Amino acid sequence: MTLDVRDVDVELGGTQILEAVSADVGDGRLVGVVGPNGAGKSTLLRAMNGVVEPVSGTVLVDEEAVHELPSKAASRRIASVPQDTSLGFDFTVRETVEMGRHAHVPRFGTDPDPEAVERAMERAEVAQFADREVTSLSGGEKQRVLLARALAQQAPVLLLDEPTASLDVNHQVRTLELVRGLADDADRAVVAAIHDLDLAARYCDELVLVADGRVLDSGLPADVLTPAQVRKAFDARVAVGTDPATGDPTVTPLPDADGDLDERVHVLGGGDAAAPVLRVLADAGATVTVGPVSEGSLDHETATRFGFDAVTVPPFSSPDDAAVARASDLVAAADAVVVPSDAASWGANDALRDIATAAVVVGDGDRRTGGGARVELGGLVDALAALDAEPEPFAVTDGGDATAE
Ligand SMILES: Nc1ncnc2c1ncn2[C@@H]1O[C@H](COP(=O)(O)OP(=O)(O)OP(=O)(O)O)[C@@H](O)[C@H]1O
Repeated sequence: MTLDVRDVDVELGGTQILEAVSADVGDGRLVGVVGPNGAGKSTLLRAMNGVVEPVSGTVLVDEEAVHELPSKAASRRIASVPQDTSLGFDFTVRETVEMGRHAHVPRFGTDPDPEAVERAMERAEVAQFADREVTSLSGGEKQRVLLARALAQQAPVLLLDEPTASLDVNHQVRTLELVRGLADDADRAVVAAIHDLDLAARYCDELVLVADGRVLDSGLPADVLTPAQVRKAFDARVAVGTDPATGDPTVTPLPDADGDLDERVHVLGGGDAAAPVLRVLADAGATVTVGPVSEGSLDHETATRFGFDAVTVPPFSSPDDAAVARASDLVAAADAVVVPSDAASWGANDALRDIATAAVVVGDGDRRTGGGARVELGGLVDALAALDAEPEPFAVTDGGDATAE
């Protein structure tokens, strides 16, 4: 079964909460909704399950409009696990999970699948609490009871609002493994609002990044979770790396940049020499480009983590004409060029050698001299700030010569 959100606007209390939101969730897909507090994630889930009616646009479950379905028909198609785990009444866990069977049990009949409740409690690991009153459970235990209730509903579309919010790290992973398995095994369409970006990236097929009631981006986690987009959505500085064990993106929050270096700086890299320079420039708040660097090198990984534009070349190869031309473009757009004295690309060809000669050099490798300042890493930011008054534009001629004009 598929879930199709088409151009949905939602207003609550006279305020527009969602604007032109669209999302597709296919069979067997787990889609994560991520975004800052108040972005509209819960509201989107409530529009998906029909609790909130859009003022325009529509939500379709296998081509049927959710808002036009009678409530039992909607419950047979969509199960929800709400964010709020407060369960006010003194029902037992089993009674609470049985509520999930409501849509399947005829008014005066018996449950066609009498084992469904027990199975759901087992899967959500709450069977041991079956006869306890729900109000006596911890927040995380209650959250798993609500998951069991949704599982008992056996709906092909499952919506989860922060399913791991109250869970310890073990149950976070177990719950998301379970949710992942539900999407894989039973060809469900699953949507989960998830605050933890690392977990969202690890378990979801796709992410929908929501900010201020709009979809900022959607697609593969690695495409959506770039430092620039996370910054735009959350107003937070982050580094985005790659988990060496899983290959998934990892998002590390960084403190705000200490400085306000209002410079665009190109760093000539290679041989892992640029990484410390990039870290210093990131902290200083500079706009940075880098390259040529080898794909997958520490220089490249560091640039990616900070969201810096990088010119790359395959490992163990010299920069080709295209890489040199692209690096030259970035140099031409920069206010200053920095080159670590050990950078491998220095001297790789005439154009890069000439660029490096006109650059600020970091470190004291004695083989090389730069036309700008020669500084230690700790003095780099001051040296660049000193250039700020009258930055020297760099020009690279067709012949590959770079000159400071
Ligand atoms: N009934 C309502 N009337 C007016 N505004 C509302 C109503 N319900 C929610 N909002 C507002 O809509 C915005 C989106 O709320 P929503 O709960 O969807 O955000 P969220 O992304 O799920 O946030 P969080 O991460 O904090 O759970 C918030 O600014 C919220 O205050």
